[in-house]
Amino acid sequence: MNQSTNRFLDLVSKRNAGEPEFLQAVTEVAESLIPYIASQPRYKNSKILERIAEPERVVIFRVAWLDDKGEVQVNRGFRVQMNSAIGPYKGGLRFHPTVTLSVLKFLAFEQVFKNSLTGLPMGGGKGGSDFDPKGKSENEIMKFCQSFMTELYRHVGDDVDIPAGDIGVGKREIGYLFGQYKRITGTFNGVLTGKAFEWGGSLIRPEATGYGLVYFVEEMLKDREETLVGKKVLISGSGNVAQFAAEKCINHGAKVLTMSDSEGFIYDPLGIDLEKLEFIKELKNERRGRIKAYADHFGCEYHAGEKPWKIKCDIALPNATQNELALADAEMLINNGCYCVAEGANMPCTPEAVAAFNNARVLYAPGKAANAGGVAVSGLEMSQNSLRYSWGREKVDHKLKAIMTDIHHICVKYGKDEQGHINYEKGANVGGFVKVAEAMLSQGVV
Ligand SMILES: NC(=O)C1=CN([C@@H]2O[C@H](COP(=O)(O)OP(=O)(O)OC[C@H]3O[C@@H](n4cnc5c(N)ncnc54)[C@H](OP(=O)(O)O)[C@@H]3O)[C@@H](O)[C@H]2O)C=CC1
Ligand SMILES: O=C(O)CCC(=O)C(=O)O
Repeated sequence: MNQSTNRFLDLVSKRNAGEPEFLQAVTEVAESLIPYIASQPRYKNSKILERIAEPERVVIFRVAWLDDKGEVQVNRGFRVQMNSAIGPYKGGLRFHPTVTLSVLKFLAFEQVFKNSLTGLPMGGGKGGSDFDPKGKSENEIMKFCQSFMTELYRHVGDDVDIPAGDIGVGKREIGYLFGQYKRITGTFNGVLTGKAFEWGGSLIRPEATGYGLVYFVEEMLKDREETLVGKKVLISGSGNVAQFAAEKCINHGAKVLTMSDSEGFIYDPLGIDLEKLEFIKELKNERRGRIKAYADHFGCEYHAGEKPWKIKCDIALPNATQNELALADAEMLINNGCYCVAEGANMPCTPEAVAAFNNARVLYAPGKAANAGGVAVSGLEMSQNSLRYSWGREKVDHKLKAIMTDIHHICVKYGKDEQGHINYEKGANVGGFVKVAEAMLSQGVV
């Protein structure tokens, strides 16, 4: 690490003490960006990176609600409005007991670069709550969402800040949040994305993150003149991103061997086919059950309390949560011949794991590039809402594919080294930064 990077990180560490996830995300970006910024005095003198690493605004609020027993419950709500240089704040809401300010600041920071990479006019934000949806009744979920929006509504708007889903927030929660926003403001607009199609959602938004991830992987493989056909793929997670990444992999001829949840993973050596995937979708989206039920039903291995990275594969797609793939996991993957890792989740690989992949010349794509398809189609949902119109499936899918291909080109443009190796991490960081930096320069010191 050079001196400027050290100085910058010292400053950020002091200002954000006790926020390990945020510091991890900023460090990862600073390491590849600061050498680039050194060659661009305009960015350096205007302290663009220093400003990007400081949220424009953070809102923290109480969410009190009544559970089914009539008891008062209290949670904490957040919205981090990180950067609005290229458009209104945009990014998901996460409902999970591990949510802290640090987690949401890391996610909002990543979102700034990711949204820029999509080429669409969206700034970066993220929000959520430490509310745990697991084990809650339908009524409790609705009550919580209504109380959450009763505070959040004053900070968001279709030209101001447009939240969407993330862990623990899907179509159901977006529905309750939207209903409450409409009730309070008396307006029907595109304040949230990830809405159901019938009332303003975009086709392909549910599929977009997983499909986009696979389109990105296909671009990575093209450089080796390969396709997904016959490739063995490990997937972690079994939520929104994991389900549709699995679906696209299967449809494009790959063999998906694993899926997981926070309690363990299933290993199906025959491959999860579309019919078995339907079982998982129903299990997770309707019955809200555990992944173990798959192993019980189809008679395959279940590894309680473990992650899938010890299984031999060609491609690994971590699609669950941050820091779910550590150095020892990366070493197992590399030793077992895995040569492509693309992040469907945000920051799932620890810095040590990423360094191991880069040293071993594994094709490694960071989430801010590889999982940008979700927010990209959210951007397209915003366009359709503005037009008061809905595009067909094929049109949205076509645009998603084009955006993922463009992001791949950007990563190659800024990330290819003299030996021809593509450092996607550097490519995504520099490529995402330039557009935001130029906008900030144009808009003066704010
Ligand atoms: N939804 C989207 O459009 C986008 C999502 N992402 C990222 O993708 C990842 C997954 O999100 P999404 O699929 O939407 O979320 P879901 O809530 O639909 O699914 C999350 C999955 O991850 C598992 N999981 C959550 N926390 C942990 C943990 N601590 N350890 C192990 N497994 C865990 C869950 O298991 P369990 O059910 O047991 O909790 C579940 O299988 C997140 O990192 C998110 O930020 C990125 C871009 C867009
Ligand atoms: O669709 C969106 O606005 C949010 C997607 C998201 O939260 C993410 O990209 O991590």
